Amino acid sequence: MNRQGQRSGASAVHQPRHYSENLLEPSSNASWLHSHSNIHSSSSFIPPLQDYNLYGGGGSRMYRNSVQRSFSGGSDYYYDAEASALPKKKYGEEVSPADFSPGLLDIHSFDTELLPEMPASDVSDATLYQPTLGRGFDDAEPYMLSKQSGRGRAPDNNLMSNVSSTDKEKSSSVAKIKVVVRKRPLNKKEIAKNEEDIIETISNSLTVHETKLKVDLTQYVEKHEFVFDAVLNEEVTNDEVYRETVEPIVPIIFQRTKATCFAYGQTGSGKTYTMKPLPLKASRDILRLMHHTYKNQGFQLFVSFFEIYGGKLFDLLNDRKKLCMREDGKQQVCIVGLQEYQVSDVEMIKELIDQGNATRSTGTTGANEESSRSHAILQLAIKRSTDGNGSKPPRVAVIGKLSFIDLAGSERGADTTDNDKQTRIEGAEINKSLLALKECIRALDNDQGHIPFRGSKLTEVLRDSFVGNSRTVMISCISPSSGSCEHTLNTLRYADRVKSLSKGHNSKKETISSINLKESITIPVSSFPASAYEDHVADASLEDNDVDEFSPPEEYYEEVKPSLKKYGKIEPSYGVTEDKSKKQNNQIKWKDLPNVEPKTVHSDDDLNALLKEEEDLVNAHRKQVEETMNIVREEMNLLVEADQPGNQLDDYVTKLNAILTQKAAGILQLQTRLAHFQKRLKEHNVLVSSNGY
Ligand SMILES: Nc1ncnc2c1ncn2[C@@H]1O[C@H](COP(=O)(O)OP(=O)(O)OP(=O)(O)O)[C@@H](O)[C@H]1O
Repeated sequence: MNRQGQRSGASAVHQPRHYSENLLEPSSNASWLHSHSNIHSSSSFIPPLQDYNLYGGGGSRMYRNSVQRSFSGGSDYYYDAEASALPKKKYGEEVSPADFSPGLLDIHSFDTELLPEMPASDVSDATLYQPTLGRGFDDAEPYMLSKQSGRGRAPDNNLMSNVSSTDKEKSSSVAKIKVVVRKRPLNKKEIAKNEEDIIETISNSLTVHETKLKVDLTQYVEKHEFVFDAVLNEEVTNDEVYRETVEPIVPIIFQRTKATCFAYGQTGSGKTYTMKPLPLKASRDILRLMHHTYKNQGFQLFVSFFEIYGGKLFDLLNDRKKLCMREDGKQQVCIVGLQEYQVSDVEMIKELIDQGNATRSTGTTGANEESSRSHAILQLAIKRSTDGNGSKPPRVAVIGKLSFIDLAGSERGADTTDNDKQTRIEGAEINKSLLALKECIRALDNDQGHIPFRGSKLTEVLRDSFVGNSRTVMISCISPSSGSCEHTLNTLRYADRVKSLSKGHNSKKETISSINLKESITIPVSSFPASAYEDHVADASLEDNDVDEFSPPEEYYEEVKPSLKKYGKIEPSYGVTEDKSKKQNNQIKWKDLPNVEPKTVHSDDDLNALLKEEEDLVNAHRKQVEETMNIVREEMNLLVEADQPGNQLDDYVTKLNAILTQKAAGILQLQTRLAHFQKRLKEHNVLVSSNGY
């Protein structure tokens, strides 16, 4: 049953599910640009005709010329004597040293002499549309990128024609941190395993319907609700993902901004699928800006692509050559030996990205298994050159940078208990880097002076993305299937914490509620009608008062699970509040239990029944203890993962104590029951002996 479709029918984005060919194909980790479905007409190296029109006559010629240019075309001017050795001829005969960077990428080389400082907020209004501080733009025609308007927006060819002051205002307010969640469709395997779609999306919120078992083995559903800047469901295309995430930040990287877009999520959740089209689409827009708005301004685009695997750096555009990271005297990070390619058209970028992806997969045995253990980082750097004069040599300075990170599978961080030593080390490294990344984002959003970039290799190499004027877009990729529920919740909690790190963002709400379902474990939740997941069902389910007199009250069995909340607030979750009165009724019943007169016992059958009850009781007792231990373990993992400072720790421990206390109370109740049974047993024995058996 397509629960998703039914639940979300009201929303425009919730169409009946369909599965892309791509998803149904087994090849999961093809190179980023392999699938033509990911390269929409707008991302093709030949821009659509209407795009030419948008530039006007002169603009279109200009753009056509640039597209036709080869690697060396127009790059002589940027020749750098220190250029590194030529890459292989695979990029064509036109390859020349002039197109490559020195091989030592100074990712901090911002030259303040080149451009006057411009606040990011002025980007659209003051700089993209008008001449800036005497640097008149040749084109009067503005370049307007669509804003963060989300799904169902106008096609690309409308983007630049609908410039309005409102658009400009919106474009100028690009959030410092944007957290977006993307849900992929169920895949073939999951469908074959009858796994359910447990993610419900409505607008920018989503709900995870987690099926859980009570101690008495009945199932109930716990709902976890999250709110993000945007939630993209399985119907959303890669084009729309681009528009929602990266497109708004492209113009501001011309304004001394470093932007980072990363995908986070478990293996197979769609990180690569989501990330692979983005650099190409962004390059296309960057080149448009360079050839139109910033025509003749001396801007150049450079591409580099490397991966971090087991804490080591490898150049994906240079046969996976091992790279070295160095800090210079000014504490600026340099990646020694990293090849950086100057590009002037989309086709070149496509080739480079293809090559990098191919190197990434073949260099790591080609298995998805391996790629999910590395972070792949593709950087687009915008540089600008100045003419030298008598005293000063010509210089090329980095103006802005856009980094795309396809992170290692988040669950890999948990591989720290694996038997294989290498796996354990990798897991620890991944864990460290994911935590460090979150910490850096937090620090930069709070404008903290100290950014803990040294926390991991990943954050060290991204150091320049965490200083100065920066933007971060996080795309959390999730699988919809019930089998991935735990990983999905972990991903969403990570994303939630990143979001809650934002000052003034109080949108975070992971609310948890439980819907008690009366059906026993033998009836799968999947067989319930969709309405079974609606809140009102909880009431209905509790109408039934036909509860065994020895059944503990509902509340007693209700799982209490704390969740780490922002600002140290941890709220245990109980059942739906409106059920309380009914639970109390049950509780009264339970409290009355010891007064229940024992039935007269006359046979061994009765004795056996009593013993069976006792055995069940002991089992329930044991389960309670196991459950408690699981909660403690799970929450300790969360704590480690959250790596929150001490202010949260106390609160957390208090909450944990409360849970343990409650569990202890439950155990006490069980002991009371046990005593009751023992009393009955004794009476039985007395009865038996007095009857002379
Ligand atoms: N939104 C989507 N629509 C259709 N297919 C998707 C979507 N997201 C992912 N897929 C498919 O799911 C499979 C796994 O995706 P992908 O390789 O991107 O996962 P991943 O998170 O990068 O995994 P890993 O961490 O192992 O590299 C691929 O076959 C991909 O085509």
